Amino acid sequence: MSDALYSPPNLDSASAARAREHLDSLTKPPGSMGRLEALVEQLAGIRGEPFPRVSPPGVLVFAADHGVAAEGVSAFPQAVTAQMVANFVAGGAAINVFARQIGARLEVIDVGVAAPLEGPVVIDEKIGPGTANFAVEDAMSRDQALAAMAAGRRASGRAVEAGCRCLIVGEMGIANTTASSALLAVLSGRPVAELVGRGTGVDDAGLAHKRAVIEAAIAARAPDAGDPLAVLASLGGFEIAAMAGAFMEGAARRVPLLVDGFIATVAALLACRLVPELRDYLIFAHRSHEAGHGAALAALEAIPLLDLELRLGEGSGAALAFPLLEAACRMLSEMATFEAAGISAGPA
Ligand SMILES: O=C(O)c1ccc[n+]([C@@H]2O[C@H](COP(=O)([O-])O)[C@@H](O)[C@H]2O)c1
Ligand SMILES: Cc1cc2nc[nH]c2cc1C
Repeated sequence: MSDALYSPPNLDSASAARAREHLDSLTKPPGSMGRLEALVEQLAGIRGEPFPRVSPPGVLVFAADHGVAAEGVSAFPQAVTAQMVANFVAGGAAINVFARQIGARLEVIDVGVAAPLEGPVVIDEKIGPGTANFAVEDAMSRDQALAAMAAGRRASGRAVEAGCRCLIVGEMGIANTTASSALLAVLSGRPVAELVGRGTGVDDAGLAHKRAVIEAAIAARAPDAGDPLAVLASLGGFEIAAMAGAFMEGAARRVPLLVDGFIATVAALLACRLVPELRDYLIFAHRSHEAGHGAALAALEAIPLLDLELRLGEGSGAALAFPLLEAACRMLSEMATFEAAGISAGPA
């Protein structure tokens, strides 16, 4: 394993067991808080604390452009990536609203937006002015893929060093559902037709064209599915690589990783192919409306917390799910026990 791909620590089973034991002493029928119980056990194991805390959260939005946008695969022009980054800076995007709501530290990282950017909350980690068009040539070199992953790792490091106890990882990049569908097809071995979706909203003809572009590109690039870095370099995106790196570093630092929608889940799948132990640190926020998300979740054996038919990206769905993590932690640390409340715990 190269230096770039170090494994995270194992989950702390003693903290998870202590959390489980305490859950069963609380004033509720055992198991009655459903999946929130397994969630808080997982959080305890990740943090290595029997009474974990997840606030404040940190939101990382990785932005980049895609050469394959030139094939006409998105309902929006490439310029929207840079325009939306300006919106993030101005505080007007959905993720700004939800980040404020949950008291999150928000960082926007330019890992490859085609246009020059400026603004105090944009971190400049530009690998290049967008990827190359993978319909024609590899999206990036292996070195660029590693450099983008390293930028993602640095972003997680900054957030954790700033005190964040949970990371919300999202993205912005016109045409990145095309890249993600292509990556997922190769990594999962499933047919493109099952995985390709409308992204920002292409019509039926646009969807058929998008599918044809992806199928032709996979045939032409033909990356080795057993070499995840090669798959990423051929068909990926800088923000997808950066998200994979952000997951790796967050896990190494024992931080729960709240995965947003389709693109973020494909990045998580890629990260798990590179570092399988990472899977224990992932919490899946929601099931996106994007067609391939179900297959991406299935490849990770993941059951997401929410299903709101979201398809925005930016980390917005993960920010919406964060209050459930906060609630699970508060349930564990603040609820009364049967003993303290003088309530009979045993059978009638
Ligand atoms: O997160 C999702 O599930 C999701 C699903 C569809 C679209 N998006 C967002 O829309 C953009 C990609 O869509 P497209 O059509 O340009 O490939 C990109 O900025 C994503 O953040 C995001
Ligand atoms: C307006 C807009 C906002 C977005 N946020 C994430 N992806 C997006 C794509 C578009 C087109």
